[in-house]
Amino acid sequence: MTSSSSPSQDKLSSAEPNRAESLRADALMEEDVAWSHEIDGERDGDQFDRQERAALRRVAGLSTELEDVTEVEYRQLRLERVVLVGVWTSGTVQDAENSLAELAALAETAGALVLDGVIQRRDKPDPATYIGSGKADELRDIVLETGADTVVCDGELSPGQLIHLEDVVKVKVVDRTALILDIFAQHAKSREGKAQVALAQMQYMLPRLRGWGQSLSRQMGGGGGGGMATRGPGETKIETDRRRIREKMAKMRREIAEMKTGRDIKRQERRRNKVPSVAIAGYTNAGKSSLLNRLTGAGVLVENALFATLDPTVRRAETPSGRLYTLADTVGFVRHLPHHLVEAFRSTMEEVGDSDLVLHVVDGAHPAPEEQLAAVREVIRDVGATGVPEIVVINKADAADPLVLQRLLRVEKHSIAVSARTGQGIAELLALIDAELPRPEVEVEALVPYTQGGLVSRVHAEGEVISEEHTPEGTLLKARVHSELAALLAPFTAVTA
Ligand SMILES: Nc1nc2c(ncn2[C@@H]2O[C@H](COP(=O)(O)OP(=O)(O)OP(=O)(O)O)[C@@H](O)[C@H]2O)c(=O)[nH]1
Ligand SMILES: [Mg+2]
Repeated sequence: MTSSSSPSQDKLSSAEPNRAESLRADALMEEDVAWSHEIDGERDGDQFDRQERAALRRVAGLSTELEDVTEVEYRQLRLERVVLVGVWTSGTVQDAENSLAELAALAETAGALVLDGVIQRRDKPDPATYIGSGKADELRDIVLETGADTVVCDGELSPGQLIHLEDVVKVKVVDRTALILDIFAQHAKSREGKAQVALAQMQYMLPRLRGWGQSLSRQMGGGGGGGMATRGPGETKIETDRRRIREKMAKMRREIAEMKTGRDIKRQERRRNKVPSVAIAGYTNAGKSSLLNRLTGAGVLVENALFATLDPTVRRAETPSGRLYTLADTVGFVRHLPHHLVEAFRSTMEEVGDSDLVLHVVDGAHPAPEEQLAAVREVIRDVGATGVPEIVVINKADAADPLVLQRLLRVEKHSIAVSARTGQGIAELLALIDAELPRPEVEVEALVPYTQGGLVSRVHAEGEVISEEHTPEGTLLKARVHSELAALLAPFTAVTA
């Protein structure tokens, strides 16, 4: 399934026509009800400043509207004009604004143009419309004012909340989960990655079939249509659709299982060859791919976009002392990674759990690096990939506040500050990797005949050479090697410790 024909893609790209005129009267009539509901909800909200609760707070500086008209026109061919909305339930205003700024980055990564962003302070999202229904009407005004065609909510909404909010704002509403799924669909390159995303999209869509019935039935050539009250196909049609999707999901799961077997075999081969493995993990946009490039010279896609990397990339690398290891780039983490995707990308995370060392990259120039560290560790725990030694690599040292760097270096015991961009700290990091990689366990002394040159090279690449001497009979090697190599050297071994 390609991203353009996937269900969530369809949802994201099929604009709902504005039916503002005919429905304006309804919206006005509902206003009284909406406000009384709002006041009702306020009784338990002592902890919140009334004024803050009453107002939709505009988050400044989120608009990414471009100055260059030609570029705007180009982007609008496939992009959406979006307004972001978040419900701020706890934490400081700074936390809330960071969260919306991240949503803006996600929306841009998905290819949208962010026009505006608002947050509402509430103790919990409104069960019917996510933001309070009075606020939903204000949101409708912002949508009209800015000419937006989509509202993106900073959370996972229930199918009912999506429908109800859509009915008020009269443009399509998508949630954070759908947005991330959409980005993953656009970025996945490998067959396995694409299949995993498609599966996650179907899983997300299944309970939302009714709300999305209209576009689905159109896609399937059915009638559907009609007003909002009659949106979607009848029960029977939904049932058939559900069954078809379930069948497709089952097929997809089988295919993914087969692909996974292939990858597991490759990984086992690497293990058998005793090449130590290092995994680069970290929050999205932390600079993982840049670091991989810096450490190995590999040409991996680096982009100032979230989730630029969606398929695990494994490269060969060499320590300063000449030992070989593999270095794997991984998918970026994000807070509230949709549950379906954690499942789908478990295999990628396995790369982390199976490695000998994790380089946990964090963006030192980000406003909340500690939160990013915590979010990543939570996912690592979730997938049971704990117990691997970790070096915290504080990246973007060139752009970070020195005080923040100091704080992070102090709190994170095993950490190092680097800049993948300028190369600062990279030599130290390479030395640290060398020191942390598991040491080969057997010490050997062997006189290897010159006819066995390949064996000497392997000792250099896979083991640690303590001393080397060229004698008339061959190369006299003293080295630490893994057991398999020790066995190959046995015929030439003089002493084994
Ligand atoms: N100033 C500065 N920017 C950096 C540094 N390292 C990376 N960047 C920038 O940060 C952005 C993200 O870099 P990537 O390497 O794509 O990040 P990533 O962690 O692989 O991101 P995803 O694959 O999207 O999760 C790019 O714009 C990089 O140019 C650094 O040391 N300093
Ligand atoms: Mg990357």
